[in-house]
Order: sequence, then C-alpha cells, then structure tokens
Amino acid sequence: MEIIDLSKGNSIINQYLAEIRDVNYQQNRLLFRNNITRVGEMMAYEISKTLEYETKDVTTPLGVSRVSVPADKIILATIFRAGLPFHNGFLNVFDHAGNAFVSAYREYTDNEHTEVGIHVEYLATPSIDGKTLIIADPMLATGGSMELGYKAFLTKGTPKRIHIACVIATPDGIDHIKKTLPDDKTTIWCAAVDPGMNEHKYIVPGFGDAGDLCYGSKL
Ligand SMILES: O=P(O)(O)OC[C@H]1O[C@H](OP(=O)(O)OP(=O)(O)O)[C@H](O)[C@@H]1O
Ligand SMILES: O=c1cc[nH]c(=O)[nH]1
Ligand SMILES: [Mg+2]
Repeated sequence: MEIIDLSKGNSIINQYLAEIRDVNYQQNRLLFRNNITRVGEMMAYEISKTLEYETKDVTTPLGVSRVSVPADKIILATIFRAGLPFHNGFLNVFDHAGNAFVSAYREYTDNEHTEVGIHVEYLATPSIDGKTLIIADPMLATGGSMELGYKAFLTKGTPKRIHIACVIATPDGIDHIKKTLPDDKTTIWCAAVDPGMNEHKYIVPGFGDAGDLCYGSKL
C-alpha cells in the first residue's frame, strides 16, 4: 500500500497546515474550514496526476483541440461531520464526481475517556462499482471511523481504486488501514504524519477536534 505524505516536499500546504494547527488562528472557524478546504483542493490535484487519462477532441471557435482528460469515474466520499469542508475541496477540483456520505462519530465507552466506540448511522451513496473511490476525512487517528465508513460504502459495490485522503494521519491509523483495506488498490494521502495519540485518542500534536473546530461543540 502506498503512503503519500505531502509534507515530505515543501509546498504551500505546509502554510495552511500551520494555520490549521495554530491554537489562536484556528479559533476563526471560517478560516479554519477554508484552510481544510484548500488542503483538499491541493490533495485532489495531486491525486489527479495518478488517474487514467483518455484523449478527447474539443471543438473551439477556431478549430479542434485534442486534450487528455481523466477517464476514471470518481466517487468522492466523506464522513460526517468534520469531513464536509475537506470534501468540498475535492469537489471544487473533481466537479463531475459522484458523491457519497456516511455518518460516523466517536464516543467514549468508559468513564476515563480512554476507549472510543464508533457509531455509523446514515449512508447515502451512488454505486461505487468499478469507480475510483476517494474517501476524505481530515483525521486518521485510530483508523476506526475510516474502516467503518469504507465498509458502509462497500455495501454499494466494489471500487476499482481507493484513495484514503486525510489532513493528519498517525502511524496507528495507517497500520489499521493497511490491515483492513485491500493492499493492491489503496493509496493513503496525508498532509502530515504525527507521532501518536494521547490517552483520549486525540492526535498529538495534531490540531484538536476537527468537527468542533469546523462547526462548534456538540452535546
Ligand atoms: O480514526 P478515528 O480514531 O476513528 O478518528 C477520526 C475521526 O474523528 C473525527 O470525527 P469525530 O468522531 O470527532 O466526529 P465529528 O466529525 O462529528 O466531530 C474525524 O473526522 C474522523 O472521522
Ligand atoms: O485528534 C483527533 C482525533 C480524532 N478526531 C479529531 O477530530 N481529532
Ligand atoms: Mg469530532
């Protein structure tokens, strides 16, 4: 399974990620969501370089131009809530893609808040059969939400290729995806890999709770 960490090369994504992580800067939700969206746009552009292409003749007012355009049928999938602004970034780039949504939220199952259970409730997706499935979710912490989201999408067909797209991943999350998704057709993309998680399963240093920073706290 290929793991592509975009922070290994310098790009403007690093600036956006610095602002996303900054405890003061991230208080402005509009800027926070916008930076997540911009990382999504740039990651989508990088993924676009790995697609299959076909040539097509386009009639201009002055003649015919032969252009190379993506041949893959793309489904952009995301996990509520925090995935929404990231998904929008991908959709700004792959504007002809189909769209799939699943809800998954983590909830502590013990009083010490060290064990998380994940609830999946809502699924809305077109067929993913033979498609290139991009699942965008900003945080790959334990990898549990991504696994359950993927399994929910899998009830609607078998994708040709899978791209797991996140802003920050942990080594544990990456290992979990390696164990649970097909090795030969999955690529993991991230803007950074952070060293680990705290006792509450938050990524450290990470940037905090992605859903709350995008949309405010929930009960
Ligand atoms: O890899 P995991 O350990 O499963 O954690 C990652 C999940 O945590 C966040 O969602 P959260 O459960 O906080 O829900 P929210 O988007 O509603 O805030 C994030 O958007 C991922 O879906
Ligand atoms: O650090 C983390 C881990 C999971 N989900 C988040 O929103 N943040
Ligand atoms: Mg959250």
